[in-house]
Amino acid sequence: MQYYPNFIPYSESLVLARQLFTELSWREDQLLMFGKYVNVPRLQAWYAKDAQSYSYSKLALAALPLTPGLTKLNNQLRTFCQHGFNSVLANCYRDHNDSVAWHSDDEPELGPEPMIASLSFGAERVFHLKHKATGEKCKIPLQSGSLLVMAGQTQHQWQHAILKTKRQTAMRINLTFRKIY
Ligand SMILES: O=C(O)CCC(=O)C(=O)O
Ligand SMILES: [Fe+2]
Repeated sequence: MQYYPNFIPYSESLVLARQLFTELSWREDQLLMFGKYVNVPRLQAWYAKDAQSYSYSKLALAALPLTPGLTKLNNQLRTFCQHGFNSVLANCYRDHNDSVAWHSDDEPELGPEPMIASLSFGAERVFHLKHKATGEKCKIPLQSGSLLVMAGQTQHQWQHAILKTKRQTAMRINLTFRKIY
């Protein structure tokens, strides 16, 4: 795992946070839990380069075509990571009550050792990691403009989460660039 805190200059990243918030087609999805529908505790949007041809089991959503803004970021990441991503899962954490539960991004369509490039915009939130075998935990505060690259065995060995907090927090947008096979 590699963390680049200033992948995008901080002031530019805050402008992008506002732009992404207004430009992306955010959805408030529901999840079936113990026989009841509950709201997913964040807004989501899913984009893919060749929108029709990818299904993603975690989200039974039709992908939207990449916006010009997402295409630009995708091009920057392709050069930086030397990896061709073809889809973006966008999450918007409206405030400190929004979260993503412990999980690994290990869906079969991501391939055996997926590279996932995660860009953060807006408020800083803590990225929690937990080792599946040893229980070892670590935390990375993800600042606006930062890039976190997860690759290799990361998804097999670790779970991650953005947990809700008591401390008041403004909006944060996260984009995870993925390659769906
Ligand atoms: O918001 C984040 O930093 C993580 C999002 C995440 O884990 C995911 O979309 O799979
Ligand atoms: Fe994830």
